[in-house]
Amino acid sequence: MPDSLDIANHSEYIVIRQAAEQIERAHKPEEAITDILSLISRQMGLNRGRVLLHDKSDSVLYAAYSFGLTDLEVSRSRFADNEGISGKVMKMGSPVIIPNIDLEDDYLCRTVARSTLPQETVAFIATPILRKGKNIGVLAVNRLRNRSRSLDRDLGILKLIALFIGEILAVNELIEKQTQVLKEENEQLRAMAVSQGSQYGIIGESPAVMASLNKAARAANVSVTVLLKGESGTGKEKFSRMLHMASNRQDGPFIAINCAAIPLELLESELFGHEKGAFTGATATKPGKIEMANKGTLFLDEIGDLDLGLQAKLLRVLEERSITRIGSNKAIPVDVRIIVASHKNLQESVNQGNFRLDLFYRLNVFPIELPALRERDGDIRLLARHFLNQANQEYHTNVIFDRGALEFLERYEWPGNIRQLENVIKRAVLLAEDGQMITDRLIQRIIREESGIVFNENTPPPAAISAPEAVNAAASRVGAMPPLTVAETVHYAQAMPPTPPPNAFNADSEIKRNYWKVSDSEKDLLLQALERAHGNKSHAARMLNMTPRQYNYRYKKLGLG
Ligand SMILES: Nc1ncnc2c1ncn2[C@@H]1O[C@H](COP(=O)(O)OP(=O)(O)OP(=O)(O)O)[C@@H](O)[C@H]1O
Repeated sequence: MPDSLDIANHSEYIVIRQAAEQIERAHKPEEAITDILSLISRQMGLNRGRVLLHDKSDSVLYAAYSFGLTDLEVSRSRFADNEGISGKVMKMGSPVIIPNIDLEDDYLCRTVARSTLPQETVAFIATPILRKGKNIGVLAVNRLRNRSRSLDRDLGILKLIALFIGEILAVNELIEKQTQVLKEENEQLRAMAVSQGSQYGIIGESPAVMASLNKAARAANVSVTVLLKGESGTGKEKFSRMLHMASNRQDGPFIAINCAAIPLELLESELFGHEKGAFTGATATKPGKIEMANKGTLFLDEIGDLDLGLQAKLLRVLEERSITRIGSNKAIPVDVRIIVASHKNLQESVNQGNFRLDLFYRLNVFPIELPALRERDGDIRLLARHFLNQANQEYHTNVIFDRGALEFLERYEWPGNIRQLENVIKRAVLLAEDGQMITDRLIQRIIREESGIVFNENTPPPAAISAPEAVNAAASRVGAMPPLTVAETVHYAQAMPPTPPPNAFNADSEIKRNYWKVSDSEKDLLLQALERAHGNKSHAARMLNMTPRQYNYRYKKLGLG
């Protein structure tokens, strides 16, 4: 009868299509699977469907999902492997059709009492739920034996349904795993939030950081001069802002200036200001940064690079609490809290005659050591997740780390400290494969690619300088310029000549011109960022932690525009 066959096919088609649609609801397996079981009952008369899975002990099968069973029936539906038909299907991994349950000794009638079932001949079909060749459960149904469709045909459909259910269970397991990772992340973030520095954006719970935070907390509200010591990228500026924000000067200005970044001839005027006509080009009177920081905090980064003449002038400010603008005789009183930072050992600079002893004493009243990232046990994970969240928000992405990535991040030495970690993670978010997952391979690739320098014959071998030394030396030259990108950090780290040229500020461009060329990966990076920024270069620059000017410079230098 071709007609009835067509109708049968049509209902099968509906069942298969609607069951397949349920895979989309794998995040709600209860609803998805129950709907499928309800569907095969309504459309095909395959009743009392149940999905049996192993319980936690892995030894007992239980009805994890069912349709048309009472609670009591569900609770009775428990089988050891090899027990009853369901147990056998689980054990053997192959389907079973029982055409008449009344004639089958192995059919236990445990779940549904025989008296509850119809008087007519009742059949039972059970098929394994396979996943990657492994048997993870059993799909079982009852039906009346005498129906238009053969039992074999129903088994064929049930096998397909079991595949879908297997898929739903697998996807759900993956979702649960990821949710677990996110839960762990949240827990860590929560712990971080309660930690002391978090209110000022300082992430870290390692004993080393806690020690620095405790010291900073003690210094915050007394206007004592603080000396922050630490390698480049360890958070000296971040701590100085915290000291300001946690003090009663928080409503006053916070002015930061990097003594290594400004050419000597400009630095004096930057710090002390000038009167109109004080020198060529001084077309108007301009207050200096110290004056501008009145009632607030002045942060002098890389103080070790301050020239001896300016050291004397700074000492006077500290002693007399007043400044005199260039071209003026008038002392202007200032009420400024001074925080200084240096990656250099100032004591050594004093011994070498490069730093005034009296100024050193004035500045070294309350030193705080900021640990390098490699000394911050456990903090890398927290920081990495923090930067990942930041980047996800900034780029509107939803990228996560896999376990390997976090493990790699923790093992790596991070010569460029937190800044380098931050840059690597931001790049990783932009480059995440399939836009979702950061793997250890990707992190390694980014770090490796960033160091893809083409050396010329003048370049000293990389081993000649240790990376941290060179990074610090480079950072002291770059100073308050926008943060070094990873590429820059590594370029500098490997390409710095052993003896710094006399004019450090100009030496930067000299070094760039003579010692390194940009690698191809950087081209990709600029282009990828531009694509993500829909052609907006300023936005692309921000993504890469560059200024628009830097971005344009590199863009042109790489022959991209
Ligand atoms: N504990 C921290 N938690 C979160 N972010 C941090 C932390 N420490 C540093 N950072 C971030 O790392 C980057 C580098 O920090 P910062 O500029 O304060 O370092 P620095 O020691 O002043 O570096 P440099 O000496 O090279 O100027 C910044 O983006 C900063 O926000």
